[in-house]
Amino acid sequence: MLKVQNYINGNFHDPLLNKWLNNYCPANGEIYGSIPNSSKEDVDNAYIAAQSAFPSWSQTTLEERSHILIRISEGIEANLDRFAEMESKDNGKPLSLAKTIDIPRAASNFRFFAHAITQFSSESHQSIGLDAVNYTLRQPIGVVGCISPWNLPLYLFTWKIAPAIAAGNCVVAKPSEITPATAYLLGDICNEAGLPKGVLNIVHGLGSTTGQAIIEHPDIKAISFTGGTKTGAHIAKTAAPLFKKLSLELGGKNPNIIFTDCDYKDMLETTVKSSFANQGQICLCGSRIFVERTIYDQFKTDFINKVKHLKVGHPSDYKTDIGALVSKSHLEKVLSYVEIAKKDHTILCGGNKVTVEGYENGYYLQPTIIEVNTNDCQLNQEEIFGPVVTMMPFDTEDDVLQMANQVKYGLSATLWTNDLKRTMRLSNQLQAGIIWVNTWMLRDLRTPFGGIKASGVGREGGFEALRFFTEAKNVCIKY
Ligand SMILES: NC(=O)c1ccc[n+]([C@@H]2O[C@H](COP(=O)([O-])OP(=O)(O)OC[C@H]3O[C@@H](n4cnc5c(N)ncnc54)[C@H](O)[C@@H]3O)[C@@H](O)[C@H]2O)c1
Ligand SMILES: O=C/C=C/C=C(\O)C(=O)O
Repeated sequence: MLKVQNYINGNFHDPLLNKWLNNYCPANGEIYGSIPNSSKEDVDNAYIAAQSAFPSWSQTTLEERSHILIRISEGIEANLDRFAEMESKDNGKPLSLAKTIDIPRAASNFRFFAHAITQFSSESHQSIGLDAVNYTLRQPIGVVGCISPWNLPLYLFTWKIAPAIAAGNCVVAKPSEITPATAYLLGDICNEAGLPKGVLNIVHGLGSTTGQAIIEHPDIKAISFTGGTKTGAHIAKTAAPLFKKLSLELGGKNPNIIFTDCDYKDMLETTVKSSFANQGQICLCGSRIFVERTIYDQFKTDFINKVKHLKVGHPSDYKTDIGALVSKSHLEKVLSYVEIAKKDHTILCGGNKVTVEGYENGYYLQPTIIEVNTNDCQLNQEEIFGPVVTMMPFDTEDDVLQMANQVKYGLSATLWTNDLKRTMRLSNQLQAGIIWVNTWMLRDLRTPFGGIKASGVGREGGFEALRFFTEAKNVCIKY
């Protein structure tokens, strides 16, 4: 049994009120560990540790901070197998994915911000004719809160923590209560890397208890949150009267737009990934596929054919393409959309639970393709966040643009075409924070990352993240 503990002031602690949650393994449905359900008192202790560490950490040279972050990155890499096994067990994702994507990216997050902070600079303005010069300081905020979801656990947790501490802040962080294990392992790595006590504090627990205590804490002055749109709205409502700085990365219902003139083979292979990678549980998945009518039937046949060959299986089996969904309740939520499809649409492929031999109580679902005939339907308007995509044909660029934008979300969009002018037109007009053309999930960590509309507020990545985690202070000197 894995007993996860809070990491506060460089030490591991049980929750003060001794309240615990069960940790389930999605691959077999069994309880395999316990997680603190931390209270306000635990969050207060984490805050006190962070606040005490702040004066010294915020004055630590950039070179020293950078060295420590690189050592954390190396520590994650040195323990790649252990981290990957834990991530896969906790989340249900294929071990191969955890090993090649999640954990390497967590290490890259620390390495990237170790370098980025040494290149971060602020502005100065010469006020010509006024005999003055203005320069802008970029000061760390103090103690900040980082709250992350279950789908890419260590990947998204470190995507927040690394820039926060690189910029000189101290952190109170909460990973998802559904996938806490790799965040727990990170504590030891931070100690070994020489991160001073209290710079990073990790409290585990439910959103409604532990998370709520973080967002309500009067002295935690910024919250970086990734998760569902409903939770994001609640956080915004709570944080606004406390005047906290907020970064919200929320849900998506991203269009994948396929034109006849695309590189077909490349498009087909990538579309299988953008539909079903990580069991479709990536906020950037292209869950609404729009195909130009001239190649619709061909695409439908080829796509179904490829998807039928995906292997649903135990996450540790290297032949597995699709692992288990993260939890029983999430599987039930995804299945409720399949029920809607049975009544109102055509299921082209999948739609059933899968029994994996030896792991009969695991949360497995076939990759599912649903044909819809309107973009107005529930399946095209609500985020399903599972291995379920819809597809429908379109006739003109204007039609598809209208459908792509006719949704409350605006996170990403993927475009498959070789027509340059069309690419430019659509990239300008698509309502999304991220546009991929002839690719998907190609990430350069320097680029702004985030959504518009109900997909969030603010941007992560590169200097955007360092700007978020600092306050600009302008100094005007008359000479
Ligand atoms: N835009 C992005 O970059 C991005 C990335 C990954 C996931 N997501 C979204 O996340 C969702 C799936 O993740 P989830 O189910 O874990 O989301 P969630 O909103 O339920 O939970 C996310 C985190 O918020 C915490 N939380 C819940 N209630 C809280 C509260 N009242 N106060 C403070 N914290 C609270 C949870 O404990 C968890 O740590 C999907 O909607 C997905 O699209 C978005
Ligand atoms: O599920 C959401 C995926 C988010 C990805 C990133 O934040 C990233 O790649 O930086």
